[in-house]
Amino acid sequence: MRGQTLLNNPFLNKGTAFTLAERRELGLTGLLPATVQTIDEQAEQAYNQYQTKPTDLDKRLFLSQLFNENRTLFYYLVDQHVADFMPVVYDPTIADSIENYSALFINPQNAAFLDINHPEDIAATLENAADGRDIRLMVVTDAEGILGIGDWGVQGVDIAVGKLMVYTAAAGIDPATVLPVSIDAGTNRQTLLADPLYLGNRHQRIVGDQYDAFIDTFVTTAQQKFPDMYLHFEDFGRATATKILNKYKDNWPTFNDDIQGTGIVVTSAVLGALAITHENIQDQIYLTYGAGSAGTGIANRVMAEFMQQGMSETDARRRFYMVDKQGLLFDDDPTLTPEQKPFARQRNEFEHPEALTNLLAVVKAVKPTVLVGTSTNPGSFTKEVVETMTANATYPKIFPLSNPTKLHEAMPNDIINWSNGHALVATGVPVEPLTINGITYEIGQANNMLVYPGLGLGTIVAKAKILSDGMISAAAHALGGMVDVSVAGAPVLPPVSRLAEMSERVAIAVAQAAVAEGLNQVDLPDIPAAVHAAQWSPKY
Ligand SMILES: NC(=O)c1ccc[n+]([C@@H]2O[C@H](COP(=O)([O-])OP(=O)(O)OC[C@H]3O[C@@H](n4cnc5c(N)ncnc54)[C@H](O)[C@@H]3O)[C@@H](O)[C@H]2O)c1
Ligand SMILES: O=C(O)C[C@H](O)C(=O)O
Ligand SMILES: [Mn+2]
Repeated sequence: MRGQTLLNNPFLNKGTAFTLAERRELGLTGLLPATVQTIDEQAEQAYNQYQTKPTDLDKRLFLSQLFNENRTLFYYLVDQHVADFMPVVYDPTIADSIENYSALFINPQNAAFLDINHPEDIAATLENAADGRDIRLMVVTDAEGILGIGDWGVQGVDIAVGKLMVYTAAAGIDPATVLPVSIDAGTNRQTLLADPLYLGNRHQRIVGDQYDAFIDTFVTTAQQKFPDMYLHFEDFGRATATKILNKYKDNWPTFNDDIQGTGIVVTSAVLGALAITHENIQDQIYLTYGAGSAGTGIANRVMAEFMQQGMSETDARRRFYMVDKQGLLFDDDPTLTPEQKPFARQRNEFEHPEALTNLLAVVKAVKPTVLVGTSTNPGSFTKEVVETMTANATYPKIFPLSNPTKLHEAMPNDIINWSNGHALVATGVPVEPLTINGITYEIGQANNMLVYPGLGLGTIVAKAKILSDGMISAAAHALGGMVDVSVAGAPVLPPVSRLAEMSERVAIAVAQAAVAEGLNQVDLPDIPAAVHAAQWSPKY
């Protein structure tokens, strides 16, 4: 590749860092200003510009432009500022990008745009988007359930691009080996359908057989074209997410981040909290608030941990309760989803089951020690809810996980104040440390970003046939030992500033589990070395 084409290729472009010799050799003579810069000089110049941007969305747009032009420099800069950049590149600012995607569009960012009306174009689309690159990782979304903000049609492609940015920043996945994929199945959001500048298919979501067949053609075509690929599903709707995962997970390395990634990170957070409080998992009573993809996925993973620590399934299940819009879930409810059913309770377990139609009533009745919010219902962990939990549990673990920030069930300072400092808190998006009564509370970020990059890297390094339950469990345990239990106010999860270290630990644990189960398709005599060697780093 030479000349203008090379300058316009973000995977190969070095901009002003092309040396004079390279400029002569590659047909770049006269295409750049005379000064040859080092990557550090480029990064400094870019960071200065970044700092002039007034809002986080402006900052994100600036970084996206850099990403579009020069991936190496983008990741070099991200590496220097990882904890500061994550909330800008990723959640919560990514939600603003998605909501304004059509209006702000300037570049398709090397994504593959699949159109549900044209299944015959799937193969060509994947080929065009890959452009000869060997794709090892795809993040695909149909954007029916973006974060907690719902259906955003084609605009949801940004979540696939953003998750992949985190894969590289955290785990060193080579950006030339990844592909973000949008499945444009239409949208049910009226404002998009009515927006003359909306860039996606202008019709209601296609569901049912046509949708299922499209997904199947996509998955099988992608597998044929890229036989070493790990397939990450993101932000599908509650009705399709588990169905799709179950269809493919036993014969291909398939991952659903909302179900499995969140399950892992919350299990780690629970284990971290128990390490701090010296409690046993078997004594916990677990309440899900918002029993959708994430809520049920997390409960399944935490329950698996109860069982792994010696409890029978029946005993473990007795300690789990779920609340959704209708209140506590009961087994006579015809609207239960297949994922909710196993967690539904019987009315005769309670004196006044008819009263259990709101969170507070349920908290009073079941006395949870762990409360996890994945409801998209902001402010729902009220003072009374937190006070009631605190009255019944020495150390309530309260995790408001709904994203973005505006949807959090409660903010950490309130939870800590209302619980007189007894609650252990983790949130979906980053929050600043808080000082209350002389104790500084670091708030762990229970976001799947802490684990999905390492999970993917470990699976890819092992070329594992599938992503097994054992590999997932290994990931959940990998962050243990990184939580400092000796400090008052310590977070239940390691800080995002240690993202690279966490990702490497997770990757090693996952690859080890794959080997232990005989799922690896390459020999791995030295797993840590293999994981280390597989990581791309941003340099010219
Ligand atoms: N922190 C993380 O890593 C992480 C990961 C995944 C999802 N999430 C967040 O969790 C939330 C849910 O995501 P999801 O993928 O499970 O979506 P989902 O649509 O599958 O589930 C949401 C559930 O909440 C229920 N709900 C809605 N309003 C409610 C109310 N008023 N009271 C009780 N329940 C209510 C819905 O009926 C549904 O069952 C989102 O905000 C998302 O950002 C966070
Ligand atoms: O994207 C995130 O920040 C986490 C999670 O996958 C979500 O859907 O909220
Ligand atoms: Mn998600």
